[in-house]
Amino acid sequence: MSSEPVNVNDFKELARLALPKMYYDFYSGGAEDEHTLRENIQAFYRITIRPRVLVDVSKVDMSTTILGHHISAPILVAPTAAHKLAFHEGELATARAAAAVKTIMVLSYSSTCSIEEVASSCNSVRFFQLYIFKRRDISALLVQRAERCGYKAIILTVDTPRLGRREADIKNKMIAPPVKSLEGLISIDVKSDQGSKLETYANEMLDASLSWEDIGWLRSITTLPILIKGVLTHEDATKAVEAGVDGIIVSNHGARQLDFAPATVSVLEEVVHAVKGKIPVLLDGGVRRGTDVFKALALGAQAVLIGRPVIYGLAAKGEEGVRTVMEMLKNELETSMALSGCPSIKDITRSHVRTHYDNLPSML
Ligand SMILES: Cc1cc2nc3c(=O)[nH]c(=O)nc-3n(C[C@H](O)[C@H](O)[C@H](O)COP(=O)(O)O)c2cc1C
Ligand SMILES: CCCCCCC(=O)C(=O)O
Repeated sequence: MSSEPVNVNDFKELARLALPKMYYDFYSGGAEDEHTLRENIQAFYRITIRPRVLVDVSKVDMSTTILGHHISAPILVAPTAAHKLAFHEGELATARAAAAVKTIMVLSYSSTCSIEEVASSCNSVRFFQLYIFKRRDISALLVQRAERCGYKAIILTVDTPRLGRREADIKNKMIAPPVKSLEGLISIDVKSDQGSKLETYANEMLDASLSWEDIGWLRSITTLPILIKGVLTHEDATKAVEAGVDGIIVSNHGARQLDFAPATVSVLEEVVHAVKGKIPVLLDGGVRRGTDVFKALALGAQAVLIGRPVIYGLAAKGEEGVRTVMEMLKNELETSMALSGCPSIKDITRSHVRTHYDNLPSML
């Protein structure tokens, strides 16, 4: 691309040019036929916005509060693995960019900088994403370290009892990237030369027997708020509330786990209705425009998280690239709010969007 990127999608091509094929495929790819990967984006296209006019939008305030933390806009950095494969400073650059735009970064368990390194990189609110492993002592230690380093919430990923089948990674024989926080605790030395080493390693580590009872175990070892990431149905949303979690992230893991899982925005309302306002609901998957953020908020999300575009920004331009990606989304959200007659986040309501389901009663 010869010109400067003007939107988040432009960063994808810059990342493709900057990265070795194995890494670009790892970041951009999804599971199997990548149906859900396409759907995460297409489902946003099917929602239209119902703008209201003659509202004073001379000032637009995007700021909001998540779990008591004030941030500049309802757009967070999602947990994604191995940022050093994209840029030599890895998660330190991402953390500084998130702090600069005054938002929350969720640090992935699979980070290539340690929990401690990221915590001391800059002063900001951060959450820590966790998997529960067969070696429960390792998960517990990571929680303790995150707590000690001032992370403000644990995001428990629940859609990964084993890794999804990412066929590009299988073909490329994807490496298992080093997890810095595990240094000295357990080795990631995968001997097999068959398929994705990441998949082999992940399946050795992950506790596929995890169930709702284990939320109690996590609760017993931390005082931090616990959010579960990977809920896609009203049944599980209801169980999550009963289990006493502090929030839900509607997510299909960026379409990297179960292909033909629904697009996240298509099930957001189902989850929001089940939760009945008792705990916050956030969403990730396919958010590429400020209008996507607006649509998710109108359907009841408190905030959205951004996965791949952050990595594309990092690969293309390091810390500045991540900052630009986040600022582009914020600027677009501000424009969407102004042009829809919403001067603040609380002014965005269900009546500001029309979905496929809204047309159903008239078709019956
Ligand atoms: C390269 C990559 C690595 C990821 N690593 C993790 C991870 O370590 N933990 C996790 O809970 N989710 C992980 N995810 C899922 C993201 O947190 C998020 O759900 C997803 O990327 C959102 O979709 P989007 O990429 O379309 O924005 C990863 C996603 C990608 C693309
Ligand atoms: C032991 C878990 C490895 C997970 C790999 C990172 C991840 O979640 C991804 O989507 O990639």
